[in-house]
Amino acid sequence: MSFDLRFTKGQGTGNDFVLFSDPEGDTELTPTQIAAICDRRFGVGADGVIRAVRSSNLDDGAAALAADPDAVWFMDYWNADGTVSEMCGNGIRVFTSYLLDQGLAELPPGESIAIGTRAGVRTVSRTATGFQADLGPWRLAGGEPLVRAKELPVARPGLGIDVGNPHVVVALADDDELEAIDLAYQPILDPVPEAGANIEFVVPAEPLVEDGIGRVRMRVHERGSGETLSCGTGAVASALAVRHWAGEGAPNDWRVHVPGGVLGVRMFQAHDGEHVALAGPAELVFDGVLSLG
Ligand SMILES: N[C@@H](CCC[C@H](N)C(=O)O)C(=O)O
Repeated sequence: MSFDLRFTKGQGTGNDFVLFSDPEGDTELTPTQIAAICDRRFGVGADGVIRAVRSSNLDDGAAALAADPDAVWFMDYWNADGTVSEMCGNGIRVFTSYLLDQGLAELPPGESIAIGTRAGVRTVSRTATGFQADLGPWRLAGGEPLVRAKELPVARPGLGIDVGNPHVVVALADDDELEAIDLAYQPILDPVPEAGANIEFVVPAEPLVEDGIGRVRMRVHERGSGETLSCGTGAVASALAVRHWAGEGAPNDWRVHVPGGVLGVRMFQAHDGEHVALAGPAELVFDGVLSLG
């Protein structure tokens, strides 16, 4: 049976998504349909698909509502290959913008909105130029897998970091090395983490800190989507890794430069340990209707 899917295309620092609203949770797309929508030649083209579904109408939403009854909406996130992810840092800002645009939620200045995700409930507030998401507590994932990438002369150790979804961050020598790696090819991790990982290649700026703000450049190969222009959770993992390597005295405020723009990362103490927040733009680009069958 074929049906029409009304969607909105959105992006945050060039990480782009197809968003659609399914309050009742009765539009279950298959991984094949997701991959077809994300195809840049035969479909709309996107790094991922995001469904806005009421938490009460989704199995994964029950935990979100139990943690915070205000988490009425759930960000149901798929990568471009049709696999699901726990979290998307750029996606949650674009998702918030979409909820507001569709009249599904309100966000008065100075307030925040609770969003259900597979990584737990996350809160989003407005900034002068976009949105800021509190991505909650983070942790070192343990282990330092070796990372090989095309055009990287030797394998480098990566640092595993979990910010709700898995990341491995690799430090490169300089900008030339960062430009040279070919992320059209999947980098290889040894050992391979059970759930896979998003892999960030970073070059700390020189000087590392300017006006109290740490600076880093990053390129990413996303699990399930390949190279993207930006990855919000990847930016957060990169700032955490570089701060870790820099040691005591490193700042808690960071600017992460990605091919699609600049993201702000801030670490701060909360009641349940250190949290990390991500700030950046979110733009809704166009609306459309897809005929799926
Ligand atoms: N681009 C996102 C992350 C999307 C999910 C990721 N590919 C995964 O599989 O964990 C971001 O902005 O964080």
